[in-house]
Parts: sequence; C-alpha cells; structure tokens
Amino acid sequence: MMYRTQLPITALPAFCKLADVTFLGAVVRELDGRGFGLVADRTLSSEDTCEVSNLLLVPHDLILSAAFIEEHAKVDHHLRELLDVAGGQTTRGDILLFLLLQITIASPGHDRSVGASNSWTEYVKMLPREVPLPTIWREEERAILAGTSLEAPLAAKLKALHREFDHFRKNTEDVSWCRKCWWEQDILVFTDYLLVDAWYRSRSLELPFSGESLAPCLDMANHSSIANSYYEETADQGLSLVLRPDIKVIAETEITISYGDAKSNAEMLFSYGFIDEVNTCQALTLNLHPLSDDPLGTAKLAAFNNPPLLKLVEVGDTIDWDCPFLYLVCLNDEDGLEFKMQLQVDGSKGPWRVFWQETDVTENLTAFKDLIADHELKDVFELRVAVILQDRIREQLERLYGSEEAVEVLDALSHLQPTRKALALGLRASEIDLLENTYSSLESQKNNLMESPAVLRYLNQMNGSPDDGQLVADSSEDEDFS
Ligand SMILES: C[S@@+](CC[C@H](N)C(=O)[O-])C[C@H]1O[C@@H](n2cnc3c(N)ncnc32)[C@H](O)[C@@H]1O
Repeated sequence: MMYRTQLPITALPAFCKLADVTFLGAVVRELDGRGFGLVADRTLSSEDTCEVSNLLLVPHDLILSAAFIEEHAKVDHHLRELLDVAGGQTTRGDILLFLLLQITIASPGHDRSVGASNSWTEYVKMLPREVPLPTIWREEERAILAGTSLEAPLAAKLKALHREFDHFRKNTEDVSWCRKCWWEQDILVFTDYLLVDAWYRSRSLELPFSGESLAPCLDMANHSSIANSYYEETADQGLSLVLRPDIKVIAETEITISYGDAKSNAEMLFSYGFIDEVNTCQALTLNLHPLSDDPLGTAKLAAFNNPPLLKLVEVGDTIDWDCPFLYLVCLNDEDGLEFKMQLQVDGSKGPWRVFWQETDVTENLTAFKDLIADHELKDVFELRVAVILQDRIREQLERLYGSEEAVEVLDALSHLQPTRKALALGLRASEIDLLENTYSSLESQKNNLMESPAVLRYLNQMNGSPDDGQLVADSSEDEDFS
C-alpha cells in the first residue's frame, strides 16, 4: 500500500484556521469503537429560540465536488491530464482520481514537481488509514455473509472495483509521471483504490448545490437514528451543521447526523461498515428473478427495464414489502387474462410492449398493483403474488440455513477479526428474523385470500366444478398459483 504521512487529529484546528472552517460549539474527538466523532464542547440548546444553531461552517470552496475538481484542474495540469486520460465518466470516478492524486502528493517520498498541493492534500493525512467496510474484509470474513442479502452486491462491487482499477492502470500507464509515481515499482496498489473507494462510500453526501461531494470536517460526524443535528447547504454560506430544533445537548454529548432513516442493516454495513443497533426499522432488499418455467420470463425482465428488486421493511409489528416486478411475474395470458406481450419489429420504443385489458401499459409497469386493483380477479393475483413472494423468501432462508455449518467451521478454523465476525453474524441473525417474520405474515395473508369468493370461484373453474362457490381449496393447491 502507498506509504502516506498520517497527521494526528490534533492538527485539525490548524487545518481549519487555514481553510476557513469554523467550529461553533463542537470539537472532534476519538470515540470508543467509532473512530473520530464530533462532541459538544459546552451545553448547546435550540430550545426557546427560532434562531438556527450552527455547529460547524464549511465554505463552498472546500467541498470536493465535480465543480471543485474542474476548478482545481485549471491550476493543476497533472490533475487535468489524469482526468483527460482516465476520468470524465462519473463524479465518483473523478473524486476517486482526485483522492488518489492527493494521497500521492501526501506521500513522503513524492516527486514535488507532480501535482499542486491544496487543502485536501492536508486533509487526507487525517483520514482513517482503514475504513471497516466489507470490501476490505478478508475472504474468510466475507464468507460469513453467505446467504445474506449482502453476498451478491458485495461480490459484484469487488468485481467492479477490480475492473475499475485495471482500467485506471491501463489508461494511465502511458503517462510518464503516472508510470513513475505509481506503476514502475508498484507503488500504487489495489488496496489504495479500495481505501479511496471506502472513503468515498462512507463519507460522501448528496448536496443540493454541489451534488455528490465530500465535505471536510463535517464528514467527522457519526450516525445516529436519533440524531441531534443535520446539515444544510446554502448557495451563499456553504455547508453548515445545525442543531435540530427544540433540543438541548450537554457538554461532551456526541453530535450526530442521520445517514438515512430507511437504510437496511446490509446497506449500512456495505456503505459504512457498521450496523445501527438502535434502529427499530428492519429492512432488506433482494433480487427477484422471473419464474424458471415462464416462457415470457426474459421478456418481462427486458420490458420492466428497472432492477427487479424486492424490498421488505418491518416497523414494529408491521411488515411492508414493495416489488413492482412481482405483479408482472405473476401475470400470463394462458389463463384467459387480457395480458399480452408483443415483440416490436422496429424496436423504436424498446423491443417489448406490454398490454393489459387491451391497453398498452409498457410505460406504467411499476404501477401494476394499481392497474389490477379493480379487476374481478384481483384476489387471485394477490394470492399468486403472495405465493411467489413466499417462495423467494423461502429460497433466501434456505441459503442462510444452508450456510450455517460452513460459517461455524470458518469461525472455528479461521482467525476472524472479532468486530467483523460480530457484524456478519449480527446481519445473518437480523435477516433470518425478518425473513421468518415475513414468511409467517405471508402465510396468514395467503390463508385469508384462500377464503375470498373470487379465489374460490376461480379454483372451481380451474378444477372444472360448477361455479357454486362451494369448493374450499386447501393450501396444498398453492402450486396452481405460482
Ligand atoms: C462519515 S465517517 C464519520 C467519521 C469517522 N468516525 C472517522 O473516524 O473518520 C463514517 C464512518 O464513521 C463510523 N461510524 C459512523 N457512525 C457510526 C456508528 N453509529 N457506529 C459505529 N461506527 C460509526 C463508520 O466507520 C463509518 O464508516
């Protein structure tokens, strides 16, 4: 890994003075198990006042954004060259390139003629050497995530990061200063790329004026689902950290922000490397595939044109799920429904058009739940939906149960880092819990739907019985619905 000068956090006040960052009532401290964080340096209150209580002000010209990089490239021709050969695709990509250049300039043996030093060159020296995201975990630690909703996205992310790094190397190998500073002696390695990606993922903000950005000092604020502050960006003042209204915090209390209320444990672990134990909202996102025996399966995926995601959210005793693709999965024309898919010859509006009740609904596929709401067979569709959903949940639970033994062996034989092991086991337990609860809730939903007159009538017709509503189907007939 590239050797970098590390500055102690005690260097932060000097940095703030030079860079014009103002702390008002908060200071940065080392905190137990969370790296650095902000704490109140005195009692702060927003009670009985309409005035905004600012805790920190970061000027615009320090916010690392697409505009910042463009501006900086005007005075740093090495950065300009780097962006020209390897950047210009995404803001994230350009920020990673910028950070790579900063850690290079910040390394002690660096050739001073390369790159123009700036505030960020100093600031990166205070950023953590290691961010505990699963992308930096060892293989045997990542293996404990088998069967969780994080397994596939994590594997995909690592693959993408390798691809990005290879591209970056290939694109810069012919630039003489890049070759000398990075590649000739393998000074810059994949682990450095993992580090800047982890900084980006765990510290970036989406700001109204600056867009995707990193903000020095404000990025020292840790997360809480009951945060006592929030940040706001204004066109003239820059970025400020503000105490929430009607709140009083005593000296030494941690100042926190929310990294997002509805993030699942897997998302928190993926982006920030921890799980929020206090969060009472449990969520999980899975991929849904078309049914293996559906001849229109691939066509449905192509027509849907969105990731076929299934989102589960449990708040208190209620489990909500959202999966617009599921409604498309459960419909077919063979059972007399007016559902059709047509391949377009000219493909001018995409290859597939989807028709429901003779109407072209291709542009409305995420709203199929509403489209079927008035149909006489609505309960039949809802029952199919519940069956397919339950199958997907069962499949995921089987993956989790099926990997338990391997996890126990790994735990016994490998030296797993205790925090990572606890996080991975915690994620497994929380996902098993949510999936099991969803499974039982779907079971009751299914049982209720099985008693609906529309479902009974439909079953009778399918079985060739008279339409007298007398046949009571038992749940072994579930397969008919999937
Ligand atoms: C934006 S940075 C916050 C500053 C960071 N603690 C540091 O030392 O630089 C986000 C990182 O802080 C840590 N973090 C934030 N909130 C946390 C929490 N509630 N529990 C544990 N770690 C937390 C995680 O490592 C996360 O990736």
